[in-house]
Amino acid sequence: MSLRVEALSVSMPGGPVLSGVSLALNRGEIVGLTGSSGAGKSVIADAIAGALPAGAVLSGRITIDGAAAGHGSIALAPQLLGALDPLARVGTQIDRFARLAGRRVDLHSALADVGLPQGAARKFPHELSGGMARRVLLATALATGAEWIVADEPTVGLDDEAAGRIMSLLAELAASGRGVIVISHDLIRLAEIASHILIMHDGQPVETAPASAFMATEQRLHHAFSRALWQAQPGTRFTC
Ligand SMILES: Nc1ncnc2c1ncn2[C@@H]1O[C@H](COP(=O)(O)OP(=O)(O)OP(=O)(O)O)[C@@H](O)[C@H]1O
Repeated sequence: MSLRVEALSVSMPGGPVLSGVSLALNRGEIVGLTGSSGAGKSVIADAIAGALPAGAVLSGRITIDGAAAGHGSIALAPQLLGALDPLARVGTQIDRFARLAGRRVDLHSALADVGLPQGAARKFPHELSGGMARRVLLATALATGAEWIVADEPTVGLDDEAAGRIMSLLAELAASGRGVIVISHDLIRLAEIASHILIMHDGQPVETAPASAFMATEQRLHHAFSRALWQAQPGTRFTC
């Protein structure tokens, strides 16, 4: 019923970058991941999706329904748009991810599911807007058929409306039964769609709080760093 990360630590050749991270996520649920820059959020995403670079050493457990998470069960929509193949058309790239997962994809649905026009299939990455490219990255992750999706900073660089559309799409993915981890500095939008939010700082988990704690007027965030992060968001009126 759930994806669990227990006592996850990661070391790169230069030394440890992450320690003691745990989180739990049910199907149909979104867990948000936020924190300072360089805190280790993308490393967590890569570790969960089995996409750590060569030389990285992982300890801890990542399980789905109690068994070690298998290859391909968790799909990553990576942070960097450079993850797209610059020489392949969008349709080819989505199809490629599906085939690697042993599936065939209905390109028409794959594009429609992420709100892309059908004409996007024939475009190369350099012909896409930032918002379209983010949607293509999500489409490649979804084309794998994975029930668990990790979206690493899917709204970075997007205008307010486009960012809102991406967050709505992630909420729809969860509503359709997938488990979704969303990494974002946009704590306000994250709190709107996530059930819980894990806050990271300097390679360490600071606090896991229910999203409702961010919206509350009382002091329900335990850690001063979490409160400072929330108060740094534009327009928040949290008092502590
Ligand atoms: N391939 C790598 N080799 C060595 N160190 C790495 C590698 N990838 C990440 N790191 C280090 O791990 C730490 C965490 O990086 P990470 O990209 O996870 O941060 P982040 O929280 O996602 O930051 P941001 O919000 O800026 O994207 C950083 O100190 C970074 O330098």
